[in-house]
Amino acid sequence: MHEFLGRSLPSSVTIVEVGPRDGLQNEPEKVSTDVKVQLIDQLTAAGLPVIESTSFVSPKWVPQLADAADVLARIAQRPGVRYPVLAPNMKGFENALKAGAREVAIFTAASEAFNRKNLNCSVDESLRKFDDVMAAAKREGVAVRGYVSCVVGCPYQGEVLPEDAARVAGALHEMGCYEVSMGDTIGTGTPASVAAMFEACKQRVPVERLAAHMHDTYGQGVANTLAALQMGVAVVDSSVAGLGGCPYAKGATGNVSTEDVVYMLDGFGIRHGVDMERLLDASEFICRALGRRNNSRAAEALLKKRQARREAAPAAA
Ligand SMILES: CC(C)(COP(=O)([O-])OP(=O)([O-])OC[C@H]1O[C@@H](n2cnc3c(N)ncnc32)[C@H](O)[C@@H]1OP(=O)([O-])[O-])[C@@H](O)C(=O)NCCC(=O)NCCSC(=O)C[C@@](C)(O)CC(=O)[O-]
Repeated sequence: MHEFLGRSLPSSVTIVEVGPRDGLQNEPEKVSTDVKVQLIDQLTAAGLPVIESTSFVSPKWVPQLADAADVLARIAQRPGVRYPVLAPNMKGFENALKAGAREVAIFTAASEAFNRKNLNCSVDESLRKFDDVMAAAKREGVAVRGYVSCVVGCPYQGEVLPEDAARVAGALHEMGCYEVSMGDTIGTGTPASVAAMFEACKQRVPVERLAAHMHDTYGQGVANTLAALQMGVAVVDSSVAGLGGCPYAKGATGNVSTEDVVYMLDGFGIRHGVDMERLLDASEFICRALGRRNNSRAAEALLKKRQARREAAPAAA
């Protein structure tokens, strides 16, 4: 345990890299399967312990990830690293299983309005639909993670009460999800609202089964992640280069970046197992491939330093 301003922080944190899935699902231009595979392989090389790789959802709803089976078949899976995929219904689960997935994630929301846009059904209906997936996953020995979206704010209904987020987190935990990731989908949360939400969730789900999934739309991603750590959460979702945005939450930007999270954890001396230099390779690669600016402040600064070192090297030799 680490101490910070009188609060304990976990001494080690598991980073769940969601860039290849959450990060790419909303890219306007088609991203090739080659690029997705190279990105995941570079993230593996950087030491990420969990890499959410793709989604087995309707290609009509999320066309960008229609190549899910190809991606899973082609990545170089390293023993000990987990490569979960989204699978919100039986069709998705069966396709994921056929493609070799050993871990899936189901997702619902704390907001009715958002869930209807995202899953075309109410929150309770989505929870009922997950029963079949949970039963099949148990039979097949597949681990299931749960997500709750819009845990503090919703693009359609506004503020979300901590109790509403906690009720849905509790339901996912009770049905057998080994971990429930709490998503600030539109990034409107602040450390105060995120802490209140986790406080409510801890009444229903053991804190070691909770994860933080913060988006950075309002620049609060790192602060909100720290608030989660202060509440005892030791699993953090993030995306390389801050890629991302949800197709059903207009204007929402990417997740808190993995580089910013790693930089913060290093500052506390919290263990995470990620090699920053190799992470920067992945970050630079994906920004070049997509032709977009890096959304990670830490990556931008560190890549500039790296470039300066490279330029200085021949002169020094
Ligand atoms: C769940 C459905 C399919 C319901 O959509 P629906 O239209 O109600 O589904 P349906 O059961 O009526 O089926 C409609 C068609 O989709 C097909 N279909 C049905 N299921 C699948 C499947 N799994 N894979 C492939 N195809 C599928 C099905 O076979 C049928 O095909 P048709 O007969 O028309 O040719 C749809 O709403 C959907 O795919 N939604 C995906 C939404 C999504 O992926 N959102 C982004 C991920 S969540 C997120 O980003 C938030 C998170 C996790 O990051 C946390 C946070 O930040 O908050």
